[in-house]
Amino acid sequence: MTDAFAFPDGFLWGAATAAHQIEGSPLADGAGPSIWTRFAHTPGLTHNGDTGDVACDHYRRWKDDVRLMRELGLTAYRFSVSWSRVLPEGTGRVNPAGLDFYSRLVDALLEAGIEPLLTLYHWDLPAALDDRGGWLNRDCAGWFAEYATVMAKALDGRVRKWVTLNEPWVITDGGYLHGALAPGHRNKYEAPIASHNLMRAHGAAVQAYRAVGRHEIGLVVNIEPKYPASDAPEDQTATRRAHAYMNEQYLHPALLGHYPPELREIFGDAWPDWPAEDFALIRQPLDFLGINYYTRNVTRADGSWPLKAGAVKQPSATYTETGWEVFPQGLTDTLLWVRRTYGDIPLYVTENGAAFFDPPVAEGGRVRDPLRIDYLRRHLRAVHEAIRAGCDIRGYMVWSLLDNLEWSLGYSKRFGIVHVNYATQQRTVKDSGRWYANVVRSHGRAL
Ligand SMILES: N#[N+]C[C@@H]1[C@@H](O)[C@H](O)[C@@H](O)[C@@H]2O[C@H]12
Repeated sequence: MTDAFAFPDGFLWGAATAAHQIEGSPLADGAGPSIWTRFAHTPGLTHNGDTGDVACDHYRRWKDDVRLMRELGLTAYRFSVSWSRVLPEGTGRVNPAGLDFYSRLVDALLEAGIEPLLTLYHWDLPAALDDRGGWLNRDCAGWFAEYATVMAKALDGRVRKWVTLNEPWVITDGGYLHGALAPGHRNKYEAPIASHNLMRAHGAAVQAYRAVGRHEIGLVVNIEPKYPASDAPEDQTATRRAHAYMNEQYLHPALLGHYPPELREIFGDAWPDWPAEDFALIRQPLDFLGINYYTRNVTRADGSWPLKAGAVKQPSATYTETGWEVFPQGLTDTLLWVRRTYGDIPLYVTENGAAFFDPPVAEGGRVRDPLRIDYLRRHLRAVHEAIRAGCDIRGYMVWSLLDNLEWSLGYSKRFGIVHVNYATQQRTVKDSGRWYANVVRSHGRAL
């Protein structure tokens, strides 16, 4: 066993999931509907009409899933709370059964020696708040702060790593600009407002947490590094626009207190003049950043709306089932860019993984997924390269523990290191899960 890939002491080896993608039982025990309950039940909006009504039935099978995590030797588990399970109307009345579900889950994780990383918001806004304007209503900052306070009072101390938002870029690009995700709006004027209010809500939740909690809180963003397709000036500026829109739009206000200038160029008259006091709210000191990395983008100028920047397919590359190029160097480049741009803030890779076509469960209970093992090995080595280059990376969460509901793509894409038979809910650890367990056991040296 070489020490070529020795990871720092205390480095957390985990897996990540999200409430709506695995729990099922969205309305059980007093829970309220979310925008995803509505979106998925609207005909034509999800693959095959797939919904989160059952998903991985984790709401009922959570004890077995924690047992599975312990068998894999995980030292951390990143999950999200369904806001409307705890606050059915989004504000006001707390649903004790909803809070109790997460309290019992956290206790079981701690009992198994697994550190919980709790995400407050992973895309499933209470439908009752969407009826009041959702992320387009400036009151959302107060709603989110109230929810954060409820959760912090109930769980802080047992949960010591908190995340406000998961991937604000996807929430607004998917939910308000292009409409592929809940709540399914396609409006250039709404997207900047939703983005800005999400970041206001992030800041308000950090303040609310700090009034109650005594541990760590951060933000999770998806970063997709952009590489110009050519030296042509138009490709260079398109790359800059795409980078600002996807990678700087949220980290700049959160950590630097201003937006990148390209956003006004991209949105034109749809980009408001924001009140100066908003940036004081948004820019709260953070204990860590979570980076979700999947792929890169080779970018050229094109006529796409509104970015005028598009991707160039790489002929010799391997692509995943979601059409993403496998490019581990992009993860190292991303982690070094974050450190260069925003300073030495502690980092977690809070999501990294891939959907490949998995064969059915073979006799004896094997799922051979060599492409996923290769993807994970190469990306974990990329993380180690960033650590050697000086990045303060404190953990890695594979996406995902379980095959699960891939939002509008339904159950058509499998990201899990554990296979789920959705008809029987049988879990089967894939070869990648066994491989990852060995990497965890060796603290990375088996890479
Ligand atoms: N697609 N894809 C996989 C994965 C998605 O399932 C997560 O919910 C998101 O946080 C992020 O987009 C990444």
